[in-house]
Amino acid sequence: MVGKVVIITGGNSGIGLETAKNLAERGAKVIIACRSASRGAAAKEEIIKASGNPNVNYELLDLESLQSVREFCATIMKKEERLDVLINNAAAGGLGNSKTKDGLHKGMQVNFFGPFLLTYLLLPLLKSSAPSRIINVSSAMHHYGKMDFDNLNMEKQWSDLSVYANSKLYLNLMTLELSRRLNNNEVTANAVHPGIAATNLFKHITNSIIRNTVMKCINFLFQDSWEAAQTSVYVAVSPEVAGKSGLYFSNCQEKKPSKLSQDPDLAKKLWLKSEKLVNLSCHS
Ligand SMILES: NC(=O)c1ccc[n+]([C@@H]2O[C@H](COP(=O)([O-])OP(=O)(O)OC[C@H]3O[C@@H](n4cnc5c(N)ncnc54)[C@H](O)[C@@H]3O)[C@@H](O)[C@H]2O)c1
Repeated sequence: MVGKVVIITGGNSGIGLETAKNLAERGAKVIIACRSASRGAAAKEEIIKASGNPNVNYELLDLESLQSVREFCATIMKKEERLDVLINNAAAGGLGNSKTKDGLHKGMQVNFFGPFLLTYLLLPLLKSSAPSRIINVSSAMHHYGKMDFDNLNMEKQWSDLSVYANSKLYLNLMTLELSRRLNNNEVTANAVHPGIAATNLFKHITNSIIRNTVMKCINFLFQDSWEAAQTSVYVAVSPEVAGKSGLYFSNCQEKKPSKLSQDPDLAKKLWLKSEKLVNLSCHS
């Protein structure tokens, strides 16, 4: 990965942090995108220490704000000459039923509409750096996602679980549509289920006894963040994945996502509706 530039959103915690360390160890220039300067600076030091690679930076990004996404992308386009790998890893659960100042459902914006806009705005750099790769960190929870174009912004009906599941289904559909749109550009897009790991993703469980029990069970039954990062790393670097696009990976292997995730008409329609919802002026 020497000479390659990688962006990892949410690279300061959990699976994203382990992904960042791994790609830095492989010699890439790693840019982590995170909300807080202090957490970004601490993670940067940790990644440099773990990898021995000083070529690590952080940039501020709050996916709850489309303005922040735009500013982040403008900074990257100004500072970086290339972008070889974009990993849309950041996400949150349990954000409740509130709207952002952009008028979007908070959980949907953090997990889908924000990453959608971010990817869209970085496409020119990804295209000019081709062959390049987009990795969308999804979840097996997408199997519970539903597609209702009248409820994209979760206004008719919502629950924390349905927001999370729908956002991951939409991420899979965005992956499919990206692969269609980028067919001739040598930019690939794939989705990943990292597996279950005890991370800050579960911090919204406010009862500390329940949270600690959940974390202990996950630690006992599943894997740690290092293992959970391996599929993102595999799809980012492996020659076996070169040229493959529009696929879903888990456990470093191609897997079939849900039937809805594979529907090209849904993917096209979602893309066009999302362009409008994030206020992209030139729709395609
Ligand atoms: N941990 C699991 O069991 C599991 C299972 C399936 C999928 N995933 C997915 O893996 C990815 C990484 O999650 P994790 O488990 O490492 O959790 P985590 O909470 O440790 O990491 C999530 C990252 O996203 C960032 N983030 C949250 N809201 C943000 C915002 N508004 N703007 C910018 N960044 C924001 C957090 O700061 C954090 O760095 C997520 O996409 C998650 O949905 C995790």
